[in-house]
Amino acid sequence: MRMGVRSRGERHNEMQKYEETEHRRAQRGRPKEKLERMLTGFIWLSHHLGLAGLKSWIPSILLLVFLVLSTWILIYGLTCVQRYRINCKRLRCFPQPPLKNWLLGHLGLIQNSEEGLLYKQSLVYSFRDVCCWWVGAWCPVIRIFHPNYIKPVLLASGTVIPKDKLFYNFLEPWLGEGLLLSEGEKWRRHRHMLTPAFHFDILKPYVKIFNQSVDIMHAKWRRLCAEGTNYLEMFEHISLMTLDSLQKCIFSYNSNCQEKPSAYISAILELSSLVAKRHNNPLLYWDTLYNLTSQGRRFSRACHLVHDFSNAVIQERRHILAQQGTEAFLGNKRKSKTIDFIDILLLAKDEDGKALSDKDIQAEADTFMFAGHDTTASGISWALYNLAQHQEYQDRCRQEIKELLGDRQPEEIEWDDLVQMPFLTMCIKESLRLHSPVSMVSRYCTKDIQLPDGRIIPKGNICLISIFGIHHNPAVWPKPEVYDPHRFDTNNPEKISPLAFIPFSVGSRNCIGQNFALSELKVVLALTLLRFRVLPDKHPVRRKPEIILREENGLRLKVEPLLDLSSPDMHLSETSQE
Ligand code: HEM
Repeated sequence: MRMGVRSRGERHNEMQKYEETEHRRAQRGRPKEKLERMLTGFIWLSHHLGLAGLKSWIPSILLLVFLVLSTWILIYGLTCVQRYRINCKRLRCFPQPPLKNWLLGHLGLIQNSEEGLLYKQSLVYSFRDVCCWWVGAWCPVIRIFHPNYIKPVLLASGTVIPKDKLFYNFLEPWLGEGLLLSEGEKWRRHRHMLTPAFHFDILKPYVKIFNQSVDIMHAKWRRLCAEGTNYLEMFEHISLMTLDSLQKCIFSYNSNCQEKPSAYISAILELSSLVAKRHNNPLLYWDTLYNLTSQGRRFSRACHLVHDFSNAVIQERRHILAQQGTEAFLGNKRKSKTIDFIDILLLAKDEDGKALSDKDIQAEADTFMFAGHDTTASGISWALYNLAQHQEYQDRCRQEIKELLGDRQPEEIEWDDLVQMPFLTMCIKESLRLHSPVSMVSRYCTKDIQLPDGRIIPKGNICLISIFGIHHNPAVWPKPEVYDPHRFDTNNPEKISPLAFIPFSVGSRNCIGQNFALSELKVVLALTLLRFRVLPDKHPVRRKPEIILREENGLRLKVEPLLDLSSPDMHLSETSQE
């Protein structure tokens, strides 16, 4: 037989195979034909089983299904309406400002702007303690702005009222189940394991890092001033500086980001700004839609970049730990005083001796980077703004720091100095009151909450604790809009309630990083006031409460270098003390 020529037998076999396949295909039929065949089969079967009348029953069965479904929907709808009516009735004890209209409720009355804040201020002046706020026709929110009313919500004994995720949901792809977003048992276990990371012994060596980061920023400021640029946008400079410090304290990584932001630092800045933009645009609240937009794609790219960085550091550190063994690893770190957050997270163990997974460590490190940079930058920037507005307080702070440091060289703030700056501390606290970086925290009431006056916030409602409202409440703070550091004078006979000043929130879910933040604030402000005079810009300031409190167009201040004889590269002169 020659190659390529098939015998008659072979051709016959092929034909047979083809016919069988066609036959099978014809038997299977198209879907419509299939359905028809199934129905016919069903009717034939029911006929033979004595269910001949079933064919005529089909419309009745369909009708029954329709009736059951619509009854279920009706009952469910009526239950919701009834629940809503009962909720409204129970909420009647809370006063509410006039509605915009019945459909929108109060939606749109508070913008993220200076006007929005002034409106919030007016609410506090009118209602003093608590009011009900409608987000659309269906969603009531209880706003609390008196310290006496926050205890049952934030300090409820035995239970931790969970956070309402309305404001945090967009952060989830970035921060995962880090401390800020996790709940329940996972949060409790992690909070317990992470608390030692903020112990004073761990924070102490970070003070050196804060000094170094602020030195870099000041060198930049001096250069800019020498080139004739004295008006600086504070947030931009200070955010980079806080990111620089955090990257060193968390990862022991120096990316020189204050000179040129690395890809990692740029990604964090981009993520923060994208989250704020998304908050301002309800059209982008739906994940599927957001992921299709260019913003969503940028967000996802930046998330990958940030995760890859933290993951690479964790893997490298695990490798070293495995090579050296825990004892030697810890010994080396203690000797070189370079224990960072990643080390502590890697070595942390829970009550059962279980360690954190790589994914958990990554989520916590990303959370610290997020929660620690903008908040602290906002705190420092507004403190400088307030001291620029009040030269008398600025001079007094400068005097205090000069006396503390004497002729110490190099000019460096040490850990023990942090408790020796009482006036600067008063100025910082007053600034955190007047310009709180975080303006509110929210909770979801998983049970009825009884307020001290007997009123009840019913289960299922969202509760918004307005830090701004509490800090601007005239019933708590006389003339709340005035910057007066003496309110925090420890010799002041008028004692402040611990719940009246809550920039870091209170209770078991308060800010875990508050000592870290306060130490950094003190170091940065002390060195800045020692080296520069800070003056206000001519333009009026317009506050903008996003995730943190910003200035609408950036917080511009004038900085004038003060004479520093110890520094050879000074091209500066002592400035007039207006
Ligand atoms: C001036 C600076 C800061 C302010 C005003 C601030 C404020 C706050 C507030 C109000 C909360 C409560 C949030 C809520 O209940 O929803 C919070 C939580 C948190 N903060 Fe800060 N924070 C600052 C700095 C930092 C720093 C430097 C870090 C870390 C290095 C940090 C890490 C966290 C974490 C992890 C949480 C969540 C704690 C938990 O839920 O258990 N914060 N912060």
